[in-house]
Amino acid sequence: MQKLKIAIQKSGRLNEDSLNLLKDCGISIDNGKDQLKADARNFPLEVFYLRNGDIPQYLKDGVVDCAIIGENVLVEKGQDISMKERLGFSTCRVSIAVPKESEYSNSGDLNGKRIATSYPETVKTYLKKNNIEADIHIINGSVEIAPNIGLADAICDIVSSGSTLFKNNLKEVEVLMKSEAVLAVSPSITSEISTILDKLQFRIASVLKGKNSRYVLLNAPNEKLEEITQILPGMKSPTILPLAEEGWSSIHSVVDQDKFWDIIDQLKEAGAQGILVCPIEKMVL
Ligand SMILES: Nc1ncnc2c1ncn2[C@@H]1O[C@H](COP(=O)(O)OP(=O)(O)OP(=O)(O)O)[C@@H](O)[C@H]1O
Ligand SMILES: O=P(O)(O)OC[C@H]1O[C@H](OP(=O)(O)OP(=O)(O)O)[C@H](O)[C@@H]1O
Ligand SMILES: [Mg+2]
Repeated sequence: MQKLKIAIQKSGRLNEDSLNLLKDCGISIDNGKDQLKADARNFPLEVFYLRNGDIPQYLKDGVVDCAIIGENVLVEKGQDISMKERLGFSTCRVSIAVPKESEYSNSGDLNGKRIATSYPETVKTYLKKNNIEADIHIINGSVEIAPNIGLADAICDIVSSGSTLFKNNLKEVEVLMKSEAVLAVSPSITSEISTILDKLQFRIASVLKGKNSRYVLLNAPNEKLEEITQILPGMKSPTILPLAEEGWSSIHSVVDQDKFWDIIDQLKEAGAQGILVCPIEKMVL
């Protein structure tokens, strides 16, 4: 039987969340860590443990059919590779930073400067788009040190909390892109393997939708049902069940995590009582 080959990062920031996502999709993988390749026990899947930065080339060459990879690496090295799904973890941005004390008013100030980065293509595209002439110095790690040792005037690297920039006396001045982990697909995937990928993607979407939603249960007097139903959209429409106490009902519904607190405030105002909120493991749409 054919198997879908998926690449995930061998070690680093994406590794654990990628493995957890596969696990949440009900896929158990034999062994792991020290192997470069492992089979899933209950899904036609072969997992390849690779370096994040190498994955775009493996996708291009068709060595793997899909991958969980940082979007920033895909933009840097894999323009012809398509993205199937945003996965919501490893969120960060790719930014230009300059020494805190340097005067910087706009991107034109980068003209004639030396920019150290591990993402030369991303920087090149940005400079071209903004008509800026600058020198790019490629460094593979500890990029933030470059201005302090006189190697560059600016850097372009990943920023998340901003603490690495802070520790190196740098300030973020331009955000080139926002990034998160994504599911990427090889341009040479076959239609047979695509069918397996669709199944995996369906599971991933169910897991992510569940993570981003909450199941809400509440009690309300019957005369408030209409008002409360308007506040709670639900998947189709809310479930309403009579309570043992005459004139009262229990309402069940699903709400987006983002809108959750606003909705709770509105529900309370409308007379809802005994509001319970539960996590959702998976949401199959
Ligand atoms: N500080 C951070 N906060 C959040 N996400 C990050 C952070 N640093 C990197 N990332 C994201 O995680 C991905 C992997 O980063 P990590 O530092 O583990 O590996 P890498 O240096 O890109 O790769 P390799 O596996 O090739 O050694 C990055 O491409 C980026 O998308
Ligand atoms: O804004 P912050 O929260 O400080 O995160 C940003 C830092 O995180 C990443 O490095 P990482 O820790 O992955 O080390 P690496 O350079 O060895 O990959 C990135 O290259 C930055 O240096
Ligand atoms: Mg890193």
